[in-house]
Amino acid sequence: MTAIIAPPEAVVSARDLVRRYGDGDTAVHALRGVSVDIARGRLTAVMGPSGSGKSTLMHILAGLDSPTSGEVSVAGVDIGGLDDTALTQLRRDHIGFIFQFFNLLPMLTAEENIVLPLKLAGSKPDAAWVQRVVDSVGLTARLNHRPSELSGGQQQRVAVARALVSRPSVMFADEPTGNLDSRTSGEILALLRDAVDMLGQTTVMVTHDAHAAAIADRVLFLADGDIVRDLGPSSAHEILATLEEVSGR
Ligand SMILES: Nc1ncnc2c1ncn2[C@@H]1O[C@H](COP(=O)(O)OP(=O)(O)OP(=O)(O)O)[C@@H](O)[C@H]1O
Repeated sequence: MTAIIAPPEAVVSARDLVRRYGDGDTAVHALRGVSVDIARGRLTAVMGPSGSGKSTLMHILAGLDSPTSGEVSVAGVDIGGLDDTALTQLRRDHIGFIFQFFNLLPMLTAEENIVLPLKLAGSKPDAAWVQRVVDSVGLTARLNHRPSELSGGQQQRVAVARALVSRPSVMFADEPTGNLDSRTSGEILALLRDAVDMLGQTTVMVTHDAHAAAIADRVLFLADGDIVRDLGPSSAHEILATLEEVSGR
């Protein structure tokens, strides 16, 4: 396999990603040859119509799924050559996740959920860093609550803190505001933006929401398994217009 020649500022690089589900006449081409570099310290949004390949791309970039062909490197490591153990370790050491439905463990307190990735990795939490992350997401007064005692927005704050606490090379957010009302969405988006600006946290966010994508430094548009537009910072209005344009292709 050829190693990816990635630009030095890229944390994640993909070359010629193809993902096909099934074979023959019924095969679905979820990705048709996507190449992309995700720059360090930036917030990249991924948009596109339903079924355009956003989740497939994110899962492959995050090492949760393998491409049919093509290469991915994360933090300088070509992940195609890794066995399951090495891949699990790479995800633990380099990747943070935020999901639409929070995915917190119900029997653990907010604080226990936040430090769980560090515990699983066998590393001792750096108390000052944990405190900084907890402060930055505004959870100090809620640390001893369990998820069922927290609002949706507070649960997502816990999930953001959990993703940030291990200082991942890249944080992937899959529809992070998809289950929140618009005010709470705004708070979570501000938090994600702060994580990029204050902590330098490289972030990739898949979203259907043009207001969410409007906080990004870059907005990628997928249509039918290809990146068809690649915009810099854009208003929600511009993003919606582009989405309509690519949806009509
Ligand atoms: N496990 C699977 N088996 C077969 N086809 C799949 C599978 N997962 C995804 N697909 C197909 O691949 C294509 C891309 O799906 P994907 O979930 O990546 O799109 P998406 O842009 O994330 O969609 P949405 O916005 O609705 O979440 C779709 O046609 C989908 O039906």
